[in-house]
This record gives sequence, structure tokens and C-alpha cells, in this order.
Amino acid sequence: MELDGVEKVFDVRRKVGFLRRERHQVRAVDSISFRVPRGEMVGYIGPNGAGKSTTIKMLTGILTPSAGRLRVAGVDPSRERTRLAQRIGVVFGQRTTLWWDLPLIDSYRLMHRMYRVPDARFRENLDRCVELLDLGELLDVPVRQLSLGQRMRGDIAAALLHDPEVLYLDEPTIGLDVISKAKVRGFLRDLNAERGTTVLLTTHDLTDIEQLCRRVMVIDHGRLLYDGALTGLHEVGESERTLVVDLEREVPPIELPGTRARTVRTQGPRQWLAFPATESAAPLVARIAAEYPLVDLSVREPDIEAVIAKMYADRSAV
Ligand SMILES: Nc1ncnc2c1ncn2[C@@H]1O[C@H](COP(=O)(O)OP(=O)(O)OP(=O)(O)O)[C@@H](O)[C@H]1O
Repeated sequence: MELDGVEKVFDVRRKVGFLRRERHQVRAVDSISFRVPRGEMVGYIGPNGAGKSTTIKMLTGILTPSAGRLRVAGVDPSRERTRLAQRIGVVFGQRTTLWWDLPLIDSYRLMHRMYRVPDARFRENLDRCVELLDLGELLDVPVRQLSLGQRMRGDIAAALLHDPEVLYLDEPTIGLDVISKAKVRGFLRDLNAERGTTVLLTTHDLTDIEQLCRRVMVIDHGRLLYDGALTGLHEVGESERTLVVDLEREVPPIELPGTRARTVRTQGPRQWLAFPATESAAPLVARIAAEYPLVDLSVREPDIEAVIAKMYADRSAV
């Protein structure tokens, strides 16, 4: 995937007054550039209305960019949409690509024909998906009778029957219970590792990102705010880690002058100290052990959701 200065501007008419309509423009994607090499699994996150779906629609060829250059598997998506369709798979968690009234297997048979997948390959891919996504019992069930988690697994299989090199996943775990989420994540991890499928993953569930992606891109108001390792977000977000300290007895809040650690909570003999996530806990632990009646201690990593919420808030304040 290669994007250079890609923009998408929508012309919108808004009703103002009884007869008057005002035209204005929405810049849904604003000069975005990134590259995703073959075989990488990347998270693409941002608040509602940030421009994620618009980006994915341009990457599939459904929408044409207003400006910039875009290539997927060497192809310009909007110019060669049909050719690209053979090489990409898309899962929109909120919508299904399956035929609602047909048994699951019939949707797959239709896709077999539509994508002109060679018989042997179709069989092999179907068998693999049925096994790994646990679809055996569901193949003869009409899609409308499937639970959300079952339907999602059915949709993921549908996106993979033609062996796509690139997979776009838009909220693939939305509304799923913990077990279904784990199943979907495990499957995607194996798919990426074994087949080298390139994956762009959009989600509001940051655990998806933590468990699947080493790289994450954060978008807001159509612009890329961050592109890098998930751990690097902590530096950008100035997040904090927490030392949870258990003492022999209740004492006044711990003070460690000369450090950036501060006590944020106390409860009997237990105290919580926040310190910058980018700093080492070791000197703080040594000081506490030397100066206080320490019994036990643990370090809590920063909550990635809090870091990202802060990033969005900082951006909105600009
Ligand atoms: N067809 C359209 N016509 C006009 N405006 C649009 C159109 N599609 C999207 N937009 C606007 O573009 C902006 C980006 O929308 P987009 O759907 O890409 O966001 P998103 O990041 O996918 O949000 P969500 O997390 O809610 O799905 C929004 O302000 C949206 O209202």
C-alpha cells in the first residue's frame, strides 16, 4: 500500500433557512502519506469521523481521491477496481457481504463463481477457513440466523476465499464476546504469519491493536497524527506508569524529592505512585525500599486508551 499526499474532499449541501442551501466542503482525508510493506499488519485508528472508512474506500477503489497518489499491490485502485478486487479482501464489521437469506455455503459458492477462483484452490481455502474459524456446523444455516460472532467469522472467511494479498478489516471484532474476539484475533495472527497477508485493521478496540499490530497509525480530522510502534505512543502521549506499593503499615503519602514520581492514591498500607512511562522504575524502587517499610511492589503499564484519548483531546484543542 502506498499513499502520497492523498486527499478526499466531499461537496456537501446544507439546508439553511426555507429555500436556501449552502454548499460547503468536508475534507475527510487531508494529505495523508504512508507505506505499508507486503506482509505487515498495521492498525489504523482514530475517533468517529476521523477519515478511516474514507481511506479504506479509496484503497478499495470505491472512492476516487480528490488529490494525491495511491497504489495497492502496484495498482491504482479507482482506475482498476475490478482487477484489484481479485487481490484484496474487505470485511466491514458493521455490514455483511453475505446473502442474508442463503445458507452460508451458498454465499461462498456464489463468491467462488464471482471471483473465478480455481476449484482446487477454493476447496482448499474453504476447508482451511471452516476448520480454523469453526464454521463446520454453520455452513447450512441461513446467514440471518447466525449470531453476530458467527456471522463475523463467516464474513472473514468470505473475504479470504480468493486468496487476497491484502486484507482491509473495518471493526472486525465489534460487538463480539471475549471468546469470539480471541478466536478472530488468533485466526488473523496465523493468517498474517503463515500466508504473509498484508492487513490494515481499523478498530475502536485497542486490545485488537495491542495483540495484533506492532505498528499503528492514528488519524484525526483527516490527518495522520502518529505512525509508528505502539509503544512509541506512550512517548508522544506523555503517559505515565504506576508503581503500586504495599507497605508494612499505613504511612503518610510517599515523597521522593528529586524525582518526577508523585503519590496519586493511598488506601491503608497501599499507595499508588505515578511516574513518566519513558523513565525507568528501578531508581524509584530502590529509594522506596531504602526509605520506607516496603513489603511488595508492582508496576502497572499505562493504559493505551488513556494515551490515545489524550492525543485526540490535545489535537482537538489545537
Ligand atoms: N459520502 C460522504 N459525503 C459527505 N461527507 C462524508 C461522506 N463520507 C464521509 N463523510 C465525512 O467525512 C468525514 C470522515 O468520515 P469517515 O466515515 O471516513 O470517518 P471514520 O473515521 O470512518 O469514522 P467512524 O469511526 O465513525 O466510522 C466525516 O466528517 C464524514 O461525515
